[in-house]
Amino acid sequence: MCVRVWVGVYISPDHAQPTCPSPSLPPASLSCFQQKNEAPCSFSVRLIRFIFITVRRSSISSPPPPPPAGKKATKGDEVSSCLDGRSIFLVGMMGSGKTTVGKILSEALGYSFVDSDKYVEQVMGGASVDRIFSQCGESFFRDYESEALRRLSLMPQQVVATGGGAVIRPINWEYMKQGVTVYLDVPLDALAKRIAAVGTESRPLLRFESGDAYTKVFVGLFTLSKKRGPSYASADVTVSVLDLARSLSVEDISDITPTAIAIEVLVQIEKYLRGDNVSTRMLP
Ligand SMILES: Nc1ncnc2c1ncn2[C@@H]1O[C@H](COP(=O)(O)OP(=O)(O)O)[C@@H](O)[C@H]1O
Ligand SMILES: O=C(O)C1=C[C@@H](OP(=O)(O)O)[C@@H](O)[C@H](O)C1
Repeated sequence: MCVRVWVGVYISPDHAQPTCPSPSLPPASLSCFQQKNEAPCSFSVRLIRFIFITVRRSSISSPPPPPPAGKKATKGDEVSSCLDGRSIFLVGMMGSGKTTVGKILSEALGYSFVDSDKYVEQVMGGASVDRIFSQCGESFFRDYESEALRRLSLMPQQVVATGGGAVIRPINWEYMKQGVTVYLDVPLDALAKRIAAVGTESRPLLRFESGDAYTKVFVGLFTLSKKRGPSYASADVTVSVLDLARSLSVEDISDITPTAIAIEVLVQIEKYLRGDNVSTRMLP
């Protein structure tokens, strides 16, 4: 059964050309690889290895070790003990820094870091998000993104950088709310500058035919943000980079480093966990 379901979507890492399964294929077919005694196949071996490494890095159910005698506990240590193993799910628009800030956070907390896009790519045998979109379509990608989040929600002590569109499916919130959800709120202008600088290679929803790079990206982000704004607001914690800049008296938000944002995320998570939930969003 496992082999039959997956034969259509297995992609050799050399070619990574997805052959999309029929639309009637239930997305939950990914779970067939969790069955015991499945027939060996190269895909399942890769998937199991990936999950094994992720779980091992998570050092399940062991609380973070106390700092060595004489060493002061860091903010990361403090928040880690308040979290009691709960994972962090970072949400936000493309380019908001979920990956960059997420890696810093994971180190501070002693958590493992997982990028949900990379997880889907791994499950798809190495095909890029871009290729999955172009050959199988967005809804196919969304099904696998949901399955990835379901699985990741079962694992403790992770910082998960989600894809920007993960917030649009209500079921994904049920998965992400197993941990603490954090929205990185960054002005569209800054996002467009960042993405135009690195290109839209891995962001198929921002690729348009005409216009300069910045304008194309800005218009794409603007349209998406109109649809997604209310969904991002469902996060447990919001960290507004604009408000952080104001509170630090920094004029240009591009001067706010990923490390400064990661520290602010820790501060806001701690407030949230203590029931003193005030985001960095300030009154006008
Ligand atoms: N605070 C920041 N200041 C400047 N550039 C940033 C900042 N955070 C992220 N970037 C840059 O923006 C780009 C997108 O960041 P990334 O972490 O990949 O975003 P996401 O995972 O949310 O799509 C990267 O090139 C990254 O180096
Ligand atoms: O906003 C979106 O719909 C998407 C964001 C991307 O992730 P990043 O937010 O990490 O760029 C990736 O999941 C895909 O291109 C779709």
